[in-house]
Amino acid sequence: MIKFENVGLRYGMETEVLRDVSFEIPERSFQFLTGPSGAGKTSLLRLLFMSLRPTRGSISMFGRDIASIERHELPILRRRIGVVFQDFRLLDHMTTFENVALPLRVRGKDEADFRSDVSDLLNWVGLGDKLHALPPVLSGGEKQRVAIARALIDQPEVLLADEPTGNVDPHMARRLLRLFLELNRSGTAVVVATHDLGLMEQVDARRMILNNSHLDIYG
Ligand SMILES: Nc1ncnc2c1ncn2[C@@H]1O[C@H](COP(=O)(O)OP(=O)(O)OP(=O)(O)O)[C@@H](O)[C@H]1O
Repeated sequence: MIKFENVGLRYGMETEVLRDVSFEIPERSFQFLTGPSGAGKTSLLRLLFMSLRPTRGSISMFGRDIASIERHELPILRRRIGVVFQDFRLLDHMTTFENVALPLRVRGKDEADFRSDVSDLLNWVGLGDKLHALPPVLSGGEKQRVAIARALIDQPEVLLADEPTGNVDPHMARRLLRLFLELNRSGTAVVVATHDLGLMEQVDARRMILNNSHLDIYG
């Protein structure tokens, strides 16, 4: 479904952050992406979300070479991908409920059909009492859970999550991991970037490890 071949990425004139990175993300697969701070995990996720272009090599997403994808096609392709970035990217003038419902609204779904799904998911991530809160009054961990709920609500084909448990306690981290596993079981390919060894030890999943610009894959 996704294929990287000899991908290199550099910012400006710096040395390459990623060098000769090749891998595939099969449909319905689950993998962790890990490596030391600054190794390039976020950069790799941004390549997967097509918000960065590689400086060399080729990337194919959903069977399309991304070099041939035109700018106006990107939003349509990105709708197939759920993302949780470290800066959350919530809309501050919309409530928690509205932020999570946004991907469904964009698809033209009827609020009556999704109201209970949005509330149930927010309940599951422990935000049942914050449905009408605006993001600026939420804590970092709460914002992170809103961002996760928004990424999951529409059952994307791929979920990209950057340190999704970075701001929550271990109990909530396990709960969120269960949510990712359930989503994966229902057909979504999941990539979770994390430093959290404890989290990775809970699942026997493929590990993509970035180090010194190179990617090694185990499992
Ligand atoms: N926009 C940018 N311009 C220049 N350099 C950048 C840019 N974004 C990232 N970098 C550099 O690329 C390298 C990889 O950064 P990246 O954020 O991808 O790493 P990471 O593995 O996600 O780190 P962390 O675990 O600390 O979040 C770092 O050296 C960083 O300074």
